[in-house]
Order: sequence, then structure tokens, then C-alpha cells
Amino acid sequence: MGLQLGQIPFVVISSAESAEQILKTHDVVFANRPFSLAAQILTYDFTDIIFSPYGAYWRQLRKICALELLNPNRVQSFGSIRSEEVAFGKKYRGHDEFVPVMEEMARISGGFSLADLFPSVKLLQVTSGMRSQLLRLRNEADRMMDGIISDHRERQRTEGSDEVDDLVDVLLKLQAGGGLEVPLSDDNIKAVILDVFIAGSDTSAIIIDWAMSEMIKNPRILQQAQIEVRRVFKLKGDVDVTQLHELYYLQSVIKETLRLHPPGPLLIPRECGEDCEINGFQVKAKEKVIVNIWAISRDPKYWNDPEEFRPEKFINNPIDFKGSNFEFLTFGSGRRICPGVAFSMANIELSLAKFLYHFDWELPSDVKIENLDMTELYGFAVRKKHNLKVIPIPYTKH
Ligand code: HEM
Repeated sequence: MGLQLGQIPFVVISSAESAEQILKTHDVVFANRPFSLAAQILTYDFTDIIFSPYGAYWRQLRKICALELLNPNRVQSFGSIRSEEVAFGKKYRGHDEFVPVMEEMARISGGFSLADLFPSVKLLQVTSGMRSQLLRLRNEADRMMDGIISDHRERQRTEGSDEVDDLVDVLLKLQAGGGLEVPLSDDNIKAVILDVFIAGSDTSAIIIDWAMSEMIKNPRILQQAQIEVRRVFKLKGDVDVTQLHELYYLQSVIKETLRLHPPGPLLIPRECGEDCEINGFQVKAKEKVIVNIWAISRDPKYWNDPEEFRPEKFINNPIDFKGSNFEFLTFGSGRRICPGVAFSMANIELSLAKFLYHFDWELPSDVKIENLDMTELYGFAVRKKHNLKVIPIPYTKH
């Protein structure tokens, strides 16, 4: 479907068949992201992973992610640590200062801005206040990250550079080693840190929040997931990563959550590199492409009872979110598929399993299950508008 927003023509893809054409058949043609003012300012001129142009620099960053940072062995060893610990290490103390800046960045960069929709009216960048707001936030984050980078350099100098325990260590070591195809500047390192923060921490927390809300709303599902976790980890007395793969029902709960509540319901837009035909429809070079995975995930053509939260859909069903089932695209697909799939799944599974193992859960007495608020709030990632308020009751009968 073609859509004109302001001066910008968009193509909206709402079927698995067309999504496959964009993300697989013509993957290279659609491997770039379109321009946005927020991305330009917040990513140090498109030098992060999400927005960097498809090419040698982007490939190098993806390789660093795959080999040094988000590979399955490291993910296992991370256990339940948060994304900011992956970025800055466990010794980082500035969390309280950094998070509100990140949240504001995520809020401002979500959705469509007038300045992007009317690019010929340059004055809009100024009169809408967008440019100055973005610069203020980027400068605040910049000041904090300068401090973090110099702390890491100082620690590496005093404790030795072999001590590599977080993303900043990894990137500084590669920068100093000098063997990279494209050298990394300090600004490049900051852009990558922001990616991991914004794309990584929020998205996993959002899925955990939706999964808990859906289970509380469906006590049968909550009970079944709890019985499974408590059976598998009965002898251990606690949950750890070693047996998470035995939690088949919980994995189905997570898949159903990813299907019904994708944090990026319109993926991250792509741009068409050259004129191209998609299922008989002409897409022109430079047109922006939105893949509406929210609609695809709820299309009765691909899913039974699509509006219903029912993890049983995934039992004895090989369908997965790893990029080859185009009706289930929560992490995207193709070259620009999310590199954080294994990391976020490990975090989500471990956190939910611990919640279910150690606690029973009740709603406050003034909230009825049927009135549980499931309103969505749009931003860089779609979250619950209101926090889930629920009472944990320690479970001790293991
Ligand atoms: C539930 C958790 C997550 C979801 C649903 C999610 C979803 C997505 C989606 C839809 C894309 C765009 C893919 C495309 O264009 O085809 C993406 C890209 C990306 N994600 Fe995630 N993500 C999650 C967690 C993470 C984590 C934990 C990290 C890192 C620690 C991460 C880092 C990235 C990066 C760097 C990209 C850009 C990839 C590129 O353009 O080459 N994400 N993610």
C-alpha cells in the first residue's frame, strides 16, 4: 500500500509474502534505513549499528556484535545482567543519571516528526524545537559517556588491558589494537553504546512486562507456566541458565507475547535503493518502506484466533522468530535482523522463570482481572501505558 505522509512517500507492507520479498528476495536493495533528524543527531551522524549505511563500517560493527559481544557463550555468562551492565560493566554507578536521558531520547525518536515529513521546510527543524531538544539530549549523554570512557581507559591502564568485561572494554581494546578495517573513533564508540542502551534494555523489559500482564490476565496460563518452572528447577532450589531450554511452555508464552506485543510494530523502516517490483507493485528508489508486523502478527490468514493470547499456538509448531517465518517478524529478518535475539531471549526467559518460581502473583484488591489495563503507549518501542501493579507473594513450598 502506498501512503503519502507530508512530502514523503511511504510503502506499507502488511503481508508475509511481501515482507519476504523486501527482507529476503530483495534484501540488499532494502538494506538501508531512511534519513531522520533524530537518528542523525543521536547516532553521531549515522555511525551506530541501527542507522549506519549498509557497507564496510556496518559489517564491521555487526561482526564485533556477533563475535565479541552478543555471541551465545557470552550471553550464557551474562546471566541476568542488564543491558547497561553489558555496555558499561557492573562497576558503573551512573545508572540513575543516564536512564532518564535515554528514556527521553527513546520518546523523542519514536513516531514521525514534522521536520522529517517536510524536509524541504528546513525552518521546521528549528520552530518545532526538535533540533535543539535532540542536541541538548545528545550533549548530556555525550558528557556522561566521556566520563565512562575515560574511567574505562584509566582502569585498563592501572589493572591491565586484558581485563575485558563489558562493551566499552571490548570497543576500546579493538580501537587501541589498530587492526580494524575501519578505525573506530570515540564518537563511534558512543554511538554503539547508545544503540545497546536504547535498542537493548527497553525492549526486553517491555516483553517481560507484557508477558506478566498477559499471564495475570489468564490465570490458567500463569498456573501452567508456574507448574513447569517449579518442576524443572525443584531439585536446584533456584532458577539458573542451565535448564532454561526445558521450559517449553514458558517459551511458548514468550513467543505468544512477542507475536501480540512486538516492541517495534513497524520494524525499523528501510529505504528502497533502486526501483523494484514487490508482488506486482512498483517501489521507487528512495521510497521509505514500513513493514507492519503488528498487522501481519494478527492476520487470521496466518494465525488461528489471532487476537487471543494462547501460548498453545506454538506447541508442536516449529514456527520461530529468527527471521525465516515471515508471519512472525518481531526481530526483523535478513541482513539487518536484530543482533540481540539470543541476548534478549536469555534475559527474558531467566527473569520470567525467576518471577514464576519464587512468587505467586495477585492483583491489588481494587483491580479486577477483566479491568486490567492493557493500553499501549507509542515511542521508539511500544510499551504498556501504565505499569503493571501486582502483589508478589513469596512461594516457599519447594
Ligand atoms: C525483545 C527484544 C528485542 C526486540 C523485539 C528487537 C527488535 C528489533 C528489530 C525489529 C530490529 C530491526 C530489524 C530489521 O530491520 O529487520 C532490531 C534491530 C536491532 N537491534 Fe534489536 N530487538 C530486541 C533486543 C535487542 C537487544 C538486546 C540488542 C542489543 C543488546 C538489540 C540491538 C539491535 C541492533 C543493534 C539493531 C540494528 C541492526 C542493524 O540495523 O543491523 N536489540 N531489533
